[in-house]
Amino acid sequence: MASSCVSSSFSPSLHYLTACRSSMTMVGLLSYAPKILKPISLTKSFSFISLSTARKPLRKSFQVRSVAAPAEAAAGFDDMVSGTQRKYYMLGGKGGVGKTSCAASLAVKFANSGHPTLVVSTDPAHSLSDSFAQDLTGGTIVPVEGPDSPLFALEINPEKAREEFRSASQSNGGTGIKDFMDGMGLGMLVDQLGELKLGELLDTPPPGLDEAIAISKVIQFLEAQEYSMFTRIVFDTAPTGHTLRLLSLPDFLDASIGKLLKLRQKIASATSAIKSVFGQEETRQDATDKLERLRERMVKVRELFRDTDSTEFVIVTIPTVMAISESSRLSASLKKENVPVKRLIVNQILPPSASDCKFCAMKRKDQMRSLDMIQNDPELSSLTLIQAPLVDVEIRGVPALRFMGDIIWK
Ligand SMILES: Nc1ncnc2c1ncn2[C@@H]1O[C@H](COP(=O)(O)OP(=O)(O)OP(=O)(O)O)[C@@H](O)[C@H]1O
Repeated sequence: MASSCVSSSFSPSLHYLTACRSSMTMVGLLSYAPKILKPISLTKSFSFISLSTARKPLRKSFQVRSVAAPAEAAAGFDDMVSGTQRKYYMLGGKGGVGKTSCAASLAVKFANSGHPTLVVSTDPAHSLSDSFAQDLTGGTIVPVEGPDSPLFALEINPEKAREEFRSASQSNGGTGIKDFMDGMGLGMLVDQLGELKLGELLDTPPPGLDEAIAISKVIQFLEAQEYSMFTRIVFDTAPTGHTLRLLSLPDFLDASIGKLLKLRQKIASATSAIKSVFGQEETRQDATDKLERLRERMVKVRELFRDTDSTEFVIVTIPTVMAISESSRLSASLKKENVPVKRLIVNQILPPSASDCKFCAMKRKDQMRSLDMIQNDPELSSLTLIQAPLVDVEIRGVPALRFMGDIIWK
């Protein structure tokens, strides 16, 4: 194997991937000078082609083969980019398949197309900073250097939130919890919990807190002035399980709030005479109104996740049996939740080659088998398939993301 492959080379201005010595066409990146990014087509003669001269032929070389005939083809990037009304894109899939790279490349492409864009990571193990090669940590919106239009990133920080939650819950009278939840836009929920003497239960973070924080951010996007400038919001979601919990949480909260409201009504009618004596009737009504408003917000979030005009969930996978099986289950769950899914990105496909070394030939066969699986999968075969090649270096930094975005989002 080693004898038939050329090992990677690297210099501050040039790097390219391990390539078969044969006629395999490889995709490379000439980068490291900001905004000077040149893909290389490595053929038998190892000729180098610049991005400006080779963009079109190069793109063609990525189209390995069409593996699925979409029943209802999703429109291309032109459609994704058109219009100034806000659109949300969520990218999700199995761990390590390239969700962050795809989400970040989409965000860069939107920003370079003139959309003020926000990319949000709801994955507790954030990698946006690594992907952009910039420090985007801190749990607040941070500008990303490089794109033509404003691009901001937000890594929702559940660890920090958990710490705040713990210390808040230890401060006196539970007001700390209220301040904390207020900060997340969920303060009125605590009013209710406090009154129902459930405050003690909040000593330890409840399951689903990560998702609750992410949802509260979505609520803020819907309402807050500070986010109103963004016309595209891209979510880099956590691996499958978390994502599904995130998507089903508004339903869960809506139902829970509904139960609280009913409970409150019962308590209210049973004790209304006493309460009116103590003059608390108005406060109670006020709290109920707040709870009702929170419920309405949750309904809005739920509707947003299911709104085909403003939201799309893009599944990212790689050509392996395990990743495709998980993508199929994810697609089924999303459909069950009525979340719009149209596109499937199959990332890290070996670029075409006239003849492979033994290792690459085996790998290619394996990948082709996996691609056939998609064609025969009832959940995935109807999605529009986007094939993205394995490139020779880690996708890091805005120039590399721009390069990747031009391949994927067409
Ligand atoms: N097409 C590609 N070619 C080469 N490397 C890639 C490609 N796509 C992603 N990578 C690399 O694979 C690694 C994982 O990618 P990424 O972080 O985007 O995956 P992820 O699905 O978000 O991972 P996690 O689930 O851990 O958040 C990164 O080092 C990234 O640069």
